[in-house]
Amino acid sequence: MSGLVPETMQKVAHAAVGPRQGDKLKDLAHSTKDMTAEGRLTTDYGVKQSTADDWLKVVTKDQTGPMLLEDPFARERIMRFDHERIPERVVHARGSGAFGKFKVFDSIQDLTIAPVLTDTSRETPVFVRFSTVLGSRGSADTVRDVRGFAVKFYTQEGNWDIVGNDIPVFFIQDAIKFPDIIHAGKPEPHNEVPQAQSAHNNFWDFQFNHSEATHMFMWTMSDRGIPRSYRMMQGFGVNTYTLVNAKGERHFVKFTWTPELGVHSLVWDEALKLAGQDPDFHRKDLWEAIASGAFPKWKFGIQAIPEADEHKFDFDILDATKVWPEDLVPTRYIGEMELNRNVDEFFTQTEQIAFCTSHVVPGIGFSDDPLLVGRNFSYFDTQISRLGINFQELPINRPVCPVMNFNRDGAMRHAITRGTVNYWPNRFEACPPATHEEGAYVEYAQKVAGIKARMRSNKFKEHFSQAQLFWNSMSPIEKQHIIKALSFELDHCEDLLVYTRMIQRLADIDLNLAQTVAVAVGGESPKEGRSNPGRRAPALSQHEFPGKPTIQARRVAILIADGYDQVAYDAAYAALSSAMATPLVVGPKRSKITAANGANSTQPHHHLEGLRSTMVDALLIPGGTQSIETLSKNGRALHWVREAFGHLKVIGATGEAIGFVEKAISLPSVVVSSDGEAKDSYGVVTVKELRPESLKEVVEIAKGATGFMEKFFYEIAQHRCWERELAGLSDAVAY
Ligand code: HEM
Repeated sequence: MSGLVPETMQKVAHAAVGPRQGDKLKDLAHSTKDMTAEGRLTTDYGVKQSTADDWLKVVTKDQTGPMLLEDPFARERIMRFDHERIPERVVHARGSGAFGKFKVFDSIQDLTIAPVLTDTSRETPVFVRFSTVLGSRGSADTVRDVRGFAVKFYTQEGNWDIVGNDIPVFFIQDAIKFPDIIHAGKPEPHNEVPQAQSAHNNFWDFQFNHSEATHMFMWTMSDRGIPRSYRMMQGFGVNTYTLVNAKGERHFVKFTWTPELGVHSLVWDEALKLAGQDPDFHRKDLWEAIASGAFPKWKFGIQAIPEADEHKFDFDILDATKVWPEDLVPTRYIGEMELNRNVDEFFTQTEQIAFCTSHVVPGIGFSDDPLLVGRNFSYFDTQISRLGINFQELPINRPVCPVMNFNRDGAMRHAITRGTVNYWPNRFEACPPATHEEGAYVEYAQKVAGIKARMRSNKFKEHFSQAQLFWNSMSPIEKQHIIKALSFELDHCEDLLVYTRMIQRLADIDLNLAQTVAVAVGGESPKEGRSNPGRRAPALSQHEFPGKPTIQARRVAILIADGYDQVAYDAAYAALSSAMATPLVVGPKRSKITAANGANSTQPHHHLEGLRSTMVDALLIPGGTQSIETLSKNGRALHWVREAFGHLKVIGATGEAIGFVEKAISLPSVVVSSDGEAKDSYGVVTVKELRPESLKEVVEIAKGATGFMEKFFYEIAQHRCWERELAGLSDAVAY
């Protein structure tokens, strides 16, 4: 990926957002300082330092003698450095985050008293951290894994955290199993291999031994496990929470985020290559989009079930391995979140943010979901070892509303609380508890009856119906991807027992699925499978969320060499820029490239080795006899086209470039233009002779458009050309 957007641009984008009442950024300003040329280098205790380069030593012009331990400046620098690292998160160690705002547009006063969800005039600052689960802090972004989607709302009633994932269900039902699923998924204990992968014996051994994980592993094997961008993922609170309204009525709820840009994924070969070619792919994508003003947005949805209906479903609504199908419980979209500011410093913001599912505000509560209750304990506990007992005082974590209580002391305590008492009740009545009217959190008076036992209730014992529901709801292309993903993963398990048992398990979902994977992986093919009643829930397919048709913040490479067609190049560059896409000019070299007319030239952003086709969303090749001759003789250039074709990306070509594309892919079924009429064949968009209407700067994205640029933009907005894969064309090209 190219360099990050310059700081100046970021400032422009930030200025556009402007200051807001109650903004978390204002609160952070107290703890933020700028590096300037006016400031002088000092020690941590404030004394100016004369040099940062030389340790105090016994030295002459000709002789270097011993270094002196007496040098306090040098000692401070080294010792301070020695202790720079803190433990990485025990899970979700790799992540990146941003600031933004949340606004509710459809008050749910009928369900809750929480103003963050009822006051439509309110804008609540948020910080969101996206992450992978299994890899360590330095692992690659594009691995197959669940993505974390954690949102901290800095509400005026205190912090509320929704600590969710991009997948609506979880592997386990009971929090006591969390250490097991994580140990099994992380690198194996004897040799710490593999990093950030589920493709190994232990992960799949766990899956077989826990039939409750069947639904979730189908999600991770689907395209949801390899998102194109954090900006193009749904987010789910996963667990069942509760809302309580002014009448004291309680509803069970699930929370959902749906991205404006739609839900889109990488293809697997691309994800594998990116892990090496650009391990920060997702991190940079989010940063660049926000810095350039293409702020990602999500609609916030809730599914609500009245308390009285808790037992009306054939699954337990407290079981985190189950979704609430939308035909039974529709999603009501009530708010919107926008991310509009990058962090100023990664460590003090993205790394030190501490999410806890136990952070809820009045009107929002927990349920008896046995995963959630364990989580409520675990997050607070882990922050104590990761950040220390005073983690809530860190600037990124402190609430924007007043905090006052009798919690005291502990390592790195910051707040100085005046007064002679630190207990309640006290003779001064200092810091009394709040009443309900004053906004105190009052627990819902839930009636509880039962016996103490280590067991699960009956509905928790059914583990396959929703795995089947998910499989049945996939589009044909999504099914193909799941088959390929399972075939890849099980191929990486050398233990015969692991992969043969897993193939048997797949027959609990679908016999044909199990048999197809068995052929690929080499296991025994099952003869019988569990019966599948064929129920579907369309909203489980990510193709149900195409998003708004836009090419904003998409990266489009323009491939040129000396002698390129200036007119086609200029038109494409101008149109892409005005649509807020990112045109990236790529040539065989990064030094100046001269146009066919000899008068114009351009300096490419990258050369063909530096940027790879994996790092862009689409590819455009303007004509120009000499340029195309050069590119046609360049193996890397040919590979660029083949790889983009294999990864189902849109390829645009004008004039002589059409012959180059034909040579690269050599597939007669891809039809190209031979005159002034633009052709779109399996996402290869061509026009032989450019007409004036194709040179428009502002291009409308609409289906059925006739112009070259319109067709090209329309295809980019679709993300990938699935027809190409369905027709077997991408498999026919070596890439
Ligand atoms: C519904 C299932 C779960 C979801 C959606 C989920 C989600 C997440 C997310 C998004 C993070 C990263 C937060 C960040 O960005 O800082 C995280 C971290 C973590 N999760 Fe979970 N998790 C789940 C289950 C569990 C369970 C069952 C436990 C333990 C009983 C657990 C323990 C942890 C811990 C210890 C961390 C590290 C927190 C930190 O150091 O900041 N999670 N989880």
